[in-house]
Amino acid sequence: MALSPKADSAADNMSGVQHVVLILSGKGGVGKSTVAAQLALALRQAGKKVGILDVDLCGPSIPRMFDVEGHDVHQCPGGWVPVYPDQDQRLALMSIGFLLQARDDAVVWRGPKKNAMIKQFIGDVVWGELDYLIIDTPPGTSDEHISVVENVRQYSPDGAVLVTTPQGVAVGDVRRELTFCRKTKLPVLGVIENMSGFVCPHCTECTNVFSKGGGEALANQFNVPFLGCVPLDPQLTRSLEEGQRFVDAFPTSTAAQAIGRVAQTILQRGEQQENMDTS
Ligand SMILES: Nc1ncnc2c1ncn2[C@@H]1O[C@H](COP(=O)(O)OP(=O)(O)OP(=O)(O)O)[C@@H](O)[C@H]1O
Ligand code: SF4
Repeated sequence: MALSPKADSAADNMSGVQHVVLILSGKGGVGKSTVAAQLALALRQAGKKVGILDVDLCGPSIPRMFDVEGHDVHQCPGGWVPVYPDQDQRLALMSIGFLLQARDDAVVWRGPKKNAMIKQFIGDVVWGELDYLIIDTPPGTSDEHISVVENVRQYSPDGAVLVTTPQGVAVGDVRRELTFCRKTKLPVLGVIENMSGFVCPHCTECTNVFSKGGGEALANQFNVPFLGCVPLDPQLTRSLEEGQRFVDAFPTSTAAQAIGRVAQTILQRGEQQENMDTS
């Protein structure tokens, strides 16, 4: 990690970013990075230029999901240049994973170093013009989250999407995330219940293996929008492992359609915010 990005460039580098959306989850492994990646693709399908900032310092998975592991991050006079997996440059990625020497290197840092890295990540990436910046955060409500929220506050983020699974523990963890959002005054865009039902690989029928509806009940209880259920789809797992873009490759699948609806809700909220800003 020998890069030494330019300091004091935050205002410049974020000035072309229209909307900032954070993806949070109270617990690891509930599909936060999956949602971040597929949501970014769905927004791109809607014609938007999208960036993903992966600040999950201890478990960055965005490079693998886009099949760009091992890509080098270059520096320009303004800071770090994101990785563009496509020629049209309508998708921009930045992750700690690009800065680690080896694929399985672990980040063993104490809080202050992590916080400094997050600050640099938010300020020193040369995003250019972006309609949406999706920030994939680590699980929980740690120092890193406070750091992310503090550093994006000046850009008036649209808010946070909270990802949970139907099981009670994960839902309980999201309750803590909601409290975190309240305390840090981060708007909540809504709650997604991921891995909600199982899509049969043979007939694509969706069956509710676990109890369903915890995410929706929680959203109602906290008076925040429920953004929908995304089923556990083995094809989605496979696509992620192979670096394939699920929502592009399987647009009619139940999971891709569910993600598409979340994207539409986020776009509507974004438009409302733009209208309020101009009125
Ligand atoms: N709806 C889904 N259908 C099928 N597989 C899924 C779904 N959501 C997530 N997965 C799989 O579950 C695993 C965990 O997902 P992911 O890495 O997105 O979780 P996370 O919450 O970001 O985890 P971490 O705590 O490491 O940040 C991955 O292997 C992913 O492919
Ligand atoms: S979901 Fe049921 S009907 Fe469909 S293939 Fe599986 S077992 Fe058969």
